[in-house]
Amino acid sequence: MPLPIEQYALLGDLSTAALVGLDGSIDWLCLPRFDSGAVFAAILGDSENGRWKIAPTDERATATRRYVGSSLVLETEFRTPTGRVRVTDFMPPRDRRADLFRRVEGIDGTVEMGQEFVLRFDYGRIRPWVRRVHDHEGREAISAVAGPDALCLRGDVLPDASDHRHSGTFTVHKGTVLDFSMTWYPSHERLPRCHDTDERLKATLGYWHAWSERCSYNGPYRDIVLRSLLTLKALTYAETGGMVAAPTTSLPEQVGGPRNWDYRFCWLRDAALSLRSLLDTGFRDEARAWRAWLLRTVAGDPEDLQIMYGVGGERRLSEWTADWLPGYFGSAPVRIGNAAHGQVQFDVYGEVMDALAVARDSGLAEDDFSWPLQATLVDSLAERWHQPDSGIWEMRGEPRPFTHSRVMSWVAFDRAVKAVEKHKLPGNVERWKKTRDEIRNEVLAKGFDEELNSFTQYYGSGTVDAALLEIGSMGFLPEDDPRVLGTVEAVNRELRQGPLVWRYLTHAMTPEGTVDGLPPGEGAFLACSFWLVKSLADSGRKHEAKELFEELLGLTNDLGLLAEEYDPHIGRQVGNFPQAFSHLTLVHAALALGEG
Ligand SMILES: OC[C@H]1O[C@H](O[C@H]2O[C@H](CO)[C@@H](O)[C@H](O)[C@H]2O)[C@H](O)[C@@H](O)[C@@H]1O
Repeated sequence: MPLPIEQYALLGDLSTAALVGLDGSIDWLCLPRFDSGAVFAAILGDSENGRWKIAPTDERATATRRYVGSSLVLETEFRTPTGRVRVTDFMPPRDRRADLFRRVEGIDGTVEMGQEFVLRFDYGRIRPWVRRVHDHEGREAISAVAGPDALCLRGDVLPDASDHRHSGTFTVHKGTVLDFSMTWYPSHERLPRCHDTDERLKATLGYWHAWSERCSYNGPYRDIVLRSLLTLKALTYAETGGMVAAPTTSLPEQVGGPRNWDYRFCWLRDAALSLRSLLDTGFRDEARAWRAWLLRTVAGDPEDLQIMYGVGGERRLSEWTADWLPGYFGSAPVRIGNAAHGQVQFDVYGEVMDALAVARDSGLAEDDFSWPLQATLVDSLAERWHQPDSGIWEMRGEPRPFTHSRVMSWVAFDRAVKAVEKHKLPGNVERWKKTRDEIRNEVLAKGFDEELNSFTQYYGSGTVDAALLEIGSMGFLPEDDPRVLGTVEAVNRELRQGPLVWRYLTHAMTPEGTVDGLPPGEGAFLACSFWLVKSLADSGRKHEAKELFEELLGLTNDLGLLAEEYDPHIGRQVGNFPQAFSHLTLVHAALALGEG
């Protein structure tokens, strides 16, 4: 069985990512890209779906772990009644091949270790052709081939094959050092040479430490902020500059439920908001790379703008279900692809225009294509903003006039107008100003409910939505406007339970059924709680904001990682893991606490 989500750690090589459990089992890894088929998919089923476990055989073993400094190199220390062993796991930033290294070191006493290597391609479905081969150095290795993909396991002790899996034991004494590595490469190419573990470990640590040194944030909660930034960086596909929302698919929003989605794609929203966190903390190269990715990806008719793309800019992300996988603790279906890619969500224009405005203000000059693209996007939005959409939460119910979508459309025009006024860029500024005012007047007239003393989820809904907390922070109204304060209060009252804030009431009924078209029930979306911290801090309630923030930090796992949601009924993280949205809002909240 898989572990609770918070018992996993993230490894990454800026092209894909792996999840390693506290039990020493790598239960998730897609190769060669984030969105490729998984070679280890045990997290969505069991060991039969692929995993690589190295851990003491003694069932009484306990484990603690940490990342080495500001890196993604993970050290797990196992203790048994007979001794202690350290397992170091890492993935060096990528070239054409992909490597995953595991080093086992005896610290004390003597420990018997078990190794299980179960390889399946295509999300646990395909059993590859597996052979023992000799590599360039004449050492024995295990080679696996299926279609375009090949994998090779090398190690100081290789496990034995039996019944479509490899397993074995070995003994580690104080001072023993044993190295293992798994390499992916295209199956039509020759097996790559074995890299030296010491050299790769040094290079990997060097890469992450040099990256972390660029962080300009020196305010409160620096360590947890930096871990969040490292996590955001690890969700970047370095080759193109795209960023995935999370490296997993179908970790459920409610354990046992059907709200299981594939997040291994680049949402313009999540990436734009991540970019703001990175820009606000000194990382401008990432902004430049993402802007270049955006330009290439959305090139063409602005009407065809999608809300998400593949890491290489792919547009067709058709959704299907992997019926052979039972799902995380039975949470079916397991979805591959995401049907939300075909939705219209107008808030995306605001998030993209805002992130690019921050980049511009930080000194990232516009080039021949970047500003014309932004001008075309807002011109296209001018024709469409008044249409109903699916909103920030990607509702699968009826499109509606979501208040948040309109507010973010206002943001898009506002940032475009300011670009012309402040940076003397060319554009249809009078038209943009007029549209900005029209939207503002409409939202104030139709999106605010006097009785509730709050903005509402959609026009006339009579219900709140946590996304409305952005109204103040995005500058639609001042933070101390009574309507903004009323909305903060309404969210606090209607959607908050302890430190947690629900995005909206999934059980609230409309004449067509639930508002999102799905059966009710999910965890609390962690980004909403961090938004509340920011709103409280920005409206002068710093003390309350700090208390709430610290309570939320108590929900991170032992490594500072967060999934998309938290389910207070079972006291566990739920949803895809680790999720950019949770980490980027954590950063925004910490920065707000540090201001003033
Ligand atoms: O809850 C329904 C929707 O859930 C996913 O969307 C959520 O994750 C996105 C990526 O982080 C985020 O941008 C969005 O705001 C969230 O609601 C899922 O991808 C959708 O298909 C699904 O309808």
